[in-house]
Amino acid sequence: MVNRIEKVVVVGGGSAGWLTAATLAAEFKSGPGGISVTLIESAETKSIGVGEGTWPSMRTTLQKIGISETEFFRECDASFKQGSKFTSWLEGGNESYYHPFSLPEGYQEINLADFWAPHRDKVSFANAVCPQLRVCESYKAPKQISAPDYAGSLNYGYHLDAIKFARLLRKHAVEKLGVTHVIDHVEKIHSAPNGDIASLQGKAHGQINGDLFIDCTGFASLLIGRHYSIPLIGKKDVLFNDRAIAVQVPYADESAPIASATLSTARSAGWIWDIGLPSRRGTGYVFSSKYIDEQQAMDELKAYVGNSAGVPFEELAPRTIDINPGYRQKFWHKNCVAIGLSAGFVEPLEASALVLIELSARMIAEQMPADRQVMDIVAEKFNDKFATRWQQIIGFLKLHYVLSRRNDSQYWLDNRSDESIPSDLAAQLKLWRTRSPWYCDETHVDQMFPSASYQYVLYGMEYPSQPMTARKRSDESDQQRARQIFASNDSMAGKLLTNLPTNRDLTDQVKHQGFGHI
Ligand SMILES: Cc1cc2nc3c(=O)[nH]c(=O)nc-3n(C[C@H](O)[C@H](O)[C@H](O)COP(=O)(O)OP(=O)(O)OC[C@H]3O[C@@H](n4cnc5c(N)ncnc54)[C@H](O)[C@@H]3O)c2cc1C
Repeated sequence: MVNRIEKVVVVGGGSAGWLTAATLAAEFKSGPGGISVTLIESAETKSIGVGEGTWPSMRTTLQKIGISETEFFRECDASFKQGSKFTSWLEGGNESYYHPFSLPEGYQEINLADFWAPHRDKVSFANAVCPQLRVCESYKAPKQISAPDYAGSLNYGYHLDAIKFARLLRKHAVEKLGVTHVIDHVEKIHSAPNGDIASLQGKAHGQINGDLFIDCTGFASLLIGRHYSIPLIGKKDVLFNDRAIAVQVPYADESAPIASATLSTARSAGWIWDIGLPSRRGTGYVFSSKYIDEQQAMDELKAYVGNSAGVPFEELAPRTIDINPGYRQKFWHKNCVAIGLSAGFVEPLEASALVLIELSARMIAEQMPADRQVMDIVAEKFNDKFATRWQQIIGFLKLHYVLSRRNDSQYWLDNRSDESIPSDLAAQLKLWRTRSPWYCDETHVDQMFPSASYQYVLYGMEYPSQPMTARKRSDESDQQRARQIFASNDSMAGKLLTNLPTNRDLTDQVKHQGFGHI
């Protein structure tokens, strides 16, 4: 008998659960011959409620699910994110650099890093190759109100309220996509003779059967962790941060500018995130408890937040979250796939968790096994792909620490110790001393970070790659092309600064008017 996959059961109603349920339900017809999607969430266990920075990929995800950008802005207290700004990472002073979402101009045509290098003392890399830094510094949005949904003059993602986001996804998934929503606490898992999950036992609703179970239970990791005991591959020896203190900070007044990038400010044993939404800022300190205790971390966060909000820090109800950095040895085991925090988590530098959820849900939607017999083949591909993705993310995050010259605490010194640096990152760094990374170095079609991202971080952190131009024959025409791009980029930045509204103005305007209307 062929066991067709007809019923998917998602456990967990945080961002992972609802993004997955909506992605699958948007892809498949429910009813005879189709695939039904049921989501069970516990009323007893709250979702984590942080995770407020997205990648540009979220635009495609929302579009595929069928949510309009206007509705998204209205419901999620969202603003535009165009990258990250890193302050105090290099020396511990006020120095800063950007990792913008837009690629350098003419990216696949010419490696601008080589032509920028001789001018590195006069202009930063990001500023020379892309207009987005100046747009962000002026608190501008990446598009105008007349632009259609999900289209912009520059590449962008979002800052959003995680609780409101899950609420919007739930409403849309249930009302528009036919997802069955069950509020129940799963307390038991029943196994089939082959070791698959046969059904889940809820406290109130009894048994819920399914063909494929998706574990979106957050750090509880109910199915993949507790039931199947798939171990976590710990990464604390590479990425030291294991705790976060999160606070929501009100603006001093409701017309205060909204930052167009996530602000990431390095501190003695970690870094502070600062995410501007229309109604508040979400901030927090991610740190290593090996180097400072919670009170010291609280004091550093308090000093950062200051009294700018006019509300004493203690009244902001800071919340502590423990992090066990790492990812599962397998994400898909038997008829169970883990997505979101249950699959793993490393610190939120570069906000790579939501995008992994989007990619996981999309791969399941695209490669949904027709029946149980082929499921293990798909599972193996899934596991290989996502293990590689986790390794790429960990290497890229570590890069930010390895390049620091901070000497003010043991935390920063230890972050540069050889034994904490993954060997492939150490090898790449050696190579990048002799030449800049470029797009033709990318070994995977679906690399998590384009080589441009490595360039932005390397040169933002003053890494001394040798330019290849001095050794190349046909240098003059390339020199000319590079000069042209630098000049046109400069004039483009001027035009964008004149024409684009601010992040605050556009997020206000969209609430009344909606995108795509003149
Ligand atoms: C400090 C911090 C900052 C972060 N910042 C970012 C960021 O900027 N960008 C980004 O992309 N990501 C970020 N993340 C990650 C992001 O928050 C998560 O990836 C995302 O919210 C998904 O969480 P989740 O849905 O997996 O888990 P949760 O939100 O914890 O949801 C778990 C769900 O499982 C349910 N559940 C648990 N047990 C049971 C049970 N027995 N029965 C039924 N239901 C159950 C709960 O009720 C809940 O609905 C951050 C994380 C942290 C810790």
